[in-house]
Amino acid sequence: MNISKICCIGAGYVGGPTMAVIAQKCPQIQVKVVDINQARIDAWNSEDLSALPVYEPGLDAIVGEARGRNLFFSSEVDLAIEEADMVFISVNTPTKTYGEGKGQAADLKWIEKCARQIASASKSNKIVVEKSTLPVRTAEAVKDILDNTGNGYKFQILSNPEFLAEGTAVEDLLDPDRVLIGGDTSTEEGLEAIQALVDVYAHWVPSERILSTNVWSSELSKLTANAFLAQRVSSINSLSELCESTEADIYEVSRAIGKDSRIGPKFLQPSVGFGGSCFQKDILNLVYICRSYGLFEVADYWEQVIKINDHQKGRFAKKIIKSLYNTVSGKKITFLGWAFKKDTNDTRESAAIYVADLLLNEGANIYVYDPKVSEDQMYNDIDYLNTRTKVENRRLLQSEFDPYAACKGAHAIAVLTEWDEFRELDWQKIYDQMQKPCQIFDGRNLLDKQKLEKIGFRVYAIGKSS
Ligand SMILES: NC(=O)c1ccc[n+]([C@@H]2O[C@H](COP(=O)([O-])OP(=O)(O)OC[C@H]3O[C@@H](n4cnc5c(N)ncnc54)[C@H](O)[C@@H]3O)[C@@H](O)[C@H]2O)c1
Ligand SMILES: O=c1ccn([C@@H]2O[C@H](COP(=O)(O)OP(=O)(O)O[C@H]3O[C@H](CO)[C@@H](O)[C@H](O)[C@H]3O)[C@@H](O)[C@H]2O)c(=O)[nH]1
Repeated sequence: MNISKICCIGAGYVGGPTMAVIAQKCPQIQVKVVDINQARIDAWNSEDLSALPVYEPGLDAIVGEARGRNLFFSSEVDLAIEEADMVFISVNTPTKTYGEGKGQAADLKWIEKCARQIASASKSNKIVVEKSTLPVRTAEAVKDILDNTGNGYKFQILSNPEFLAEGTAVEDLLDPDRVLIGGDTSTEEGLEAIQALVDVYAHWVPSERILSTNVWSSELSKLTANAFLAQRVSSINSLSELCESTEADIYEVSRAIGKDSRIGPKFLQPSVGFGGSCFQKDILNLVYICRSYGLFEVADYWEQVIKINDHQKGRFAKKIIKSLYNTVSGKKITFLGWAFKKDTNDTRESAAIYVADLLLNEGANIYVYDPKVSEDQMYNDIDYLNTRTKVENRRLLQSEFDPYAACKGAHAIAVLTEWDEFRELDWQKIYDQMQKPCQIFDGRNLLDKQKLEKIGFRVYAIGKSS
């Protein structure tokens, strides 16, 4: 089956970059990315490529090359579905905030809406691809809706989870470790649909890296991969606390164990806690699924990864309070970084939000400098927690455009995101303009501790005894 038109529902952090790369690599395929959020679509269509709604290194060039040629962004969802041979669903699947499964299960209402819309807008048979991260067996529900609410056309459902990480999305998409395609391997139509998607990726991904499985394995592999990755971060973070009590150095431990080829060096970087829209949501979802099958021990095992992560964020905030003589009330504390990792403007579940909330509870005045995050976004994040009024949040927290202004007069600086530019700051100048004693809390082990101590700073770095 030859695919000539693709529609992707959802122009977010996954839909936008993924489709831009497919369009760049497959110039003969027309790719339309659609979204109900008109402002987002307008931003994707913006002439100024620095105003795209997703910041990812290298993405502007790819969009610049393909947009208007075979890559289009539009809010005409029905029309794009009708025209396409293959429809990707790449909408958000956040943790439920209400009802059964609140706080754990994935909220699938946007997925169901998409399935119903695909069914009603279709005027031919289609391949429907789950790109969103979904609980195992969601394809069953999607198929049920498509088969029972459609216009009599046939749908093949594939699971094709996305493994890109933000900040490196373009590299990950251009050179993926693997592409996973789950489908109905028991029928000819199912195998044909799998092959059609394999053929799209085969334009640039070597065939040995394109794996096909049954749908359920594919859906579950995505949750499993994120659970394993997050578990490594929680494992190293849990031991960072032990290092601080024993004079072991978490970096030396991490390097030593990472050299074991069975363990490997990646994802052993201690931090103030993992953030991002995926790890916590996907593990909570895994925990919920396990409990719903009565697998309580398995659920408890994975839940511990989240508990350690919450503990890590909390103990970082407590360390700041304790070091500032047990009170931060009315004190200026500077945050360097608000994004959940460097090279992205995404702040979802960023550790900075939770650390800020704990310090604001104690009456701290927080000034934030982040090179890519707007003040509005910071207020959205902190207001969302509903801990205090919006007025209070605006009184206690502000963003600064300049890192030196953010640090001037501060009692302490906390590094929350590992932006490279923080290393290059003039730390002597910052020292001269701060309250003494000058304290730095490096939640990313980004800065040169010895150099800073030589200037006169007191430096706390995760997993290193001071
Ligand atoms: N962000 C990541 O790095 C990442 C990586 C891999 C997988 N995922 C998964 O991919 C999915 C999407 O994540 P994201 O970060 O791109 O989310 P996002 O919130 O950035 O984007 C989702 C978009 O879908 C749109 N949308 C929702 N319902 C719609 C509908 N009925 N019709 C049209 N548009 C609709 C929203 O307006 C939004 O713009 C999630 O399941 C997520 O878990 C995310
Ligand atoms: O050694 C490490 C590695 C990561 N992190 C933190 O973990 C979080 C997540 O980082 P990362 O995984 O690089 O970014 P994401 O964009 O959240 O990507 C994850 O989540 C995506 C969404 O499902 C998946 O597609 C990716 O494969 C998976 O890496 C960030 O806060 C990082 O700072 C650490 O603290 N230490």
